[in-house]
Amino acid sequence: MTPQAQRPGWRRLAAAFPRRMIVPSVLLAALIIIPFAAPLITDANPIRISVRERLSPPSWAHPLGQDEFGRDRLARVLYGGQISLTVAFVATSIACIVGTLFGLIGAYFRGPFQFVTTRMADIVLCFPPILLALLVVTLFGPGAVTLVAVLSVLYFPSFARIAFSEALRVSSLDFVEASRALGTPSRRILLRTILPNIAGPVSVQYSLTAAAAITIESGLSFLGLGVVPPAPSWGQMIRGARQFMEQDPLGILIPCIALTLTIYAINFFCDRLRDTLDPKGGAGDGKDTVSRPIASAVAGHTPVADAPETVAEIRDLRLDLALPGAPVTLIEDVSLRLRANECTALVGESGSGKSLSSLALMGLLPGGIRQSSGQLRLRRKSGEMVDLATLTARELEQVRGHDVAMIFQEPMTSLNPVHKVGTQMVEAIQAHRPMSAEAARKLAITLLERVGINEAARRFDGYPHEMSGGMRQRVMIAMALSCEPRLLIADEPTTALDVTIQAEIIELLRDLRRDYADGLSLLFISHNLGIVADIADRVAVMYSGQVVEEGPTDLVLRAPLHPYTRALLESMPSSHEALHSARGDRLQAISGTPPLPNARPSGCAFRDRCPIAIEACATIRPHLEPRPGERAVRCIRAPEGQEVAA
Ligand SMILES: Nc1ncnc2c1ncn2[C@@H]1O[C@H](COP(=O)(O)OP(=O)(O)OP(=O)(O)O)[C@@H](O)[C@H]1O
Repeated sequence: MTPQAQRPGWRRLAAAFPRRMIVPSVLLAALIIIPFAAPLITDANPIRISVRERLSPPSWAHPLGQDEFGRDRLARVLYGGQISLTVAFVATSIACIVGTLFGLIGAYFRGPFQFVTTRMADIVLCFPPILLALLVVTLFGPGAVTLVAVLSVLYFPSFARIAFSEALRVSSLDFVEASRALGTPSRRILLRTILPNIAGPVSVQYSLTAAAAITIESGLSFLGLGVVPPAPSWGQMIRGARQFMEQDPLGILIPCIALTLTIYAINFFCDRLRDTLDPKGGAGDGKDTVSRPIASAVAGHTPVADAPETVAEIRDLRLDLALPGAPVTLIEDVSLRLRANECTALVGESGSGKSLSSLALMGLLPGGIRQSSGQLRLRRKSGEMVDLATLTARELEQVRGHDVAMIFQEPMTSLNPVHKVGTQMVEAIQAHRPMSAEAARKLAITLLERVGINEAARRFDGYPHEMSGGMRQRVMIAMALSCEPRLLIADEPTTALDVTIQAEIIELLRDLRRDYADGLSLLFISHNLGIVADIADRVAVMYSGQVVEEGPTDLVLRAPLHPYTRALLESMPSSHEALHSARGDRLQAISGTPPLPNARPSGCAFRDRCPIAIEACATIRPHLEPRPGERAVRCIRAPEGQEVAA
């Protein structure tokens, strides 16, 4: 047990309380507690009038003097503070909770939720705040309850907007995709993953709004539209003292100082809170970046009906981007099969469709892209083959992380920066495995050790920014394997790492596959054909939304059948022996660029760049045809291609 775990609960809480929060917390607490402790501080009645003592200077009986009606100023500023603070904090809290929920839901679920959130905020923001407040107070009459209602309505749109834009930004980060890929339910992602990451800006907005609410409450009370006399409030005190400010400046100074101090304390507290919620505390490496979404697809050519060795299969997949007018086809006629205990690599130029194919296999297609035909099938650990289209959202969440898991290109952004590594691992484990927090902790530490993290118990309690890129990728691998999925999709998992760390991660993946008791299939997406040659059993080459060649890695890389595969090999530097012999000594760039999805040529999509294209390539749309040696190729000139390769 760690020394921290041995401490009693209150001590651990105190130890966890950041030192920089102490001063602002004490200041704010004092400013809130003092008004509510008014009966203990003074026994004067804040509404008792004594005309003979009006505008009396401070005395023992009345330390802050008496106002224009001879009422005790100390009592009035204390009791007035109770009302001003209650109205401001209750209204701000309501606005914050409602606005943040609207923003979160709108940004995460989009569609009609986004429409409702943004339009509601726009409508309220159309009204100048003070006019809206005046209108409501005139309609419903002044009073504290009306004030709370007015201020809540006035301020919720600003929270909704901030939460919406921040949640939109955070939703696109890799660790949110990673959580979804691990099958974490949406509610949990919203509250545990996205909310803590938007807490900083929301807390700053809270401080600004609470301060503004106190000011507006005072302003309305000053205008006689807020708290009803004789009940005291700071605004009313200013209103009353205004006429006598030259002969009795103390009268206006006291409520103004109370207002200023309170607003300062709230801002101070929220500023520190924002810094505290960001575990990097402003001292981070600043390297975290927003990276692109998940990548990948599957391999194996002619679909085989439920062959027992099949762990996942894409059949005749077509993905369209829904645009006004005609949809654009991004992926067409993709059929691939992943086999048990095999590593299948997916290669191809950027934009060839690797990411979308694998996103489809995880049931995580981006908004606006729909599956217009084909099947996506996965074998669950129970042995049952399921069609993703038939699963509910809840069932899909159960499949992700449990039966299929994913690791991402950018280890720097794949972990949630505001939670400790251990917390994230325990959450991922408990999402699928019913076990106590202590058991999940033990399993997480074992997994960290298994993926080669030194001092695993200490790292468990650390934050992601305290780790190097290679260590984070190891943590991601440990998390992905925590529920022992049958299939692991690795989206360019080494691209963001330096060469030595790349080699270590590849070695780790190889080891894990070897040690995995129930067998682990790997779908490995990479631009690096050298790594592919090292790790993959089979390779699928994609071009312009289609698989153009597929087969055993050794055969495909040594003797490519498709002219694009050959061109790809010739264009890539590699010291790998297989690749070297396939292309000779010289590197040759592939001329031209791949066609855009909405401007694919007729016939073969590669024909404009193909050195062996003939006239027929412009009219015949080639199919993925099986070839001897468990290979397949999409080219009517493939035999010539083989001759060239041989
Ligand atoms: N969210 C999206 N909205 C619209 N089009 C998209 C979206 N995601 C991908 N596309 C398009 O779909 C096609 C395939 O993209 P995909 O990301 O699958 O390629 P990729 O092979 O994974 O590329 P990379 O190696 O760069 O990751 C591209 O033309 C791309 O522009």
